[in-house]
Amino acid sequence: MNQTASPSSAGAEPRRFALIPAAGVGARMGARIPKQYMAVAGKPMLHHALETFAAHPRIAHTFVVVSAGDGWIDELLTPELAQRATVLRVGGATRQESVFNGLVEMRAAAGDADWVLVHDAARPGLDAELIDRLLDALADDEVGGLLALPVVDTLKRASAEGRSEQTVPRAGLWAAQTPQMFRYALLRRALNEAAEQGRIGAITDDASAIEMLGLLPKLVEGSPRNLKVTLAQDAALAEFFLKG
Ligand SMILES: Nc1ccn([C@@H]2O[C@H](COP(=O)(O)OP(=O)(O)OP(=O)(O)O)[C@@H](O)[C@H]2O)c(=O)n1
Ligand SMILES: C[C@](O)(CO)[C@H](O)COP(=O)(O)O
Repeated sequence: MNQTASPSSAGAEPRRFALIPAAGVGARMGARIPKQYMAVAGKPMLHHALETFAAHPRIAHTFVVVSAGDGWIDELLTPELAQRATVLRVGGATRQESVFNGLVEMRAAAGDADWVLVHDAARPGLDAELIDRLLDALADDEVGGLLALPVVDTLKRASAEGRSEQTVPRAGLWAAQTPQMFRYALLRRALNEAAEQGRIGAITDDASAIEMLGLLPKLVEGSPRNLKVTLAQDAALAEFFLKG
């Protein structure tokens, strides 16, 4: 069993844990293997975020949620990474269910006041600068927040026939990225309440559950290099950014 951090003691500086949901199948990618294990810039996609968090001095430990039958993670987790990361084979039917299951499993390590940074394995372009930007912006924040980008394109609402039937005003619209960073107890409560209300399957990010509590997560400017690799063409763009 990998060494995991002990719960933070009362009054100590809250620690920060990364939680990487990596239990998807990558259906939209249409690859022969789950996209988080596809090679991007010479490494499996998941490896990039895992290495970034493992190397970051302000992240106490990283937990990776994979599906129970995942046959790839053991090869990816080198002895060095295994000192800084723990695999949780509790992936669920949706991203949020995987996140919730991961929160439950990491309970032994995380205290209620500790921070959890939830980050998609499908976003390999995250780097230390973006992590520091988020940590610094949320240092004294009561709620927490997320990396996001202001929308710069004009947005159209499509009709069933694929025609533009409405232009959605883009003022004030941001596109959410990850990490999404909240206190352990708050995030667990928010996802638990969403699950109890039968809404966890409808939400697509962690901040949505926090908003359901009537709280307002802070938006922190992310970066185009932190794109989510969803479709085949996204992998080439991610590779471009990673190769610099
Ligand atoms: N049941 C799920 C679904 C998704 N994820 C993770 O959540 C992140 C963002 O999800 P997405 O980009 O949608 O990945 P997939 O669900 O694999 O893609 P698709 O929807 O095309 O199948 C990914 O790192 C994915 O591995 C997860 O842990 N558990
Ligand atoms: C969490 C997220 O990356 C924020 O944009 C996004 O909602 C994930 O969506 P997906 O359909 O699970 O990839």
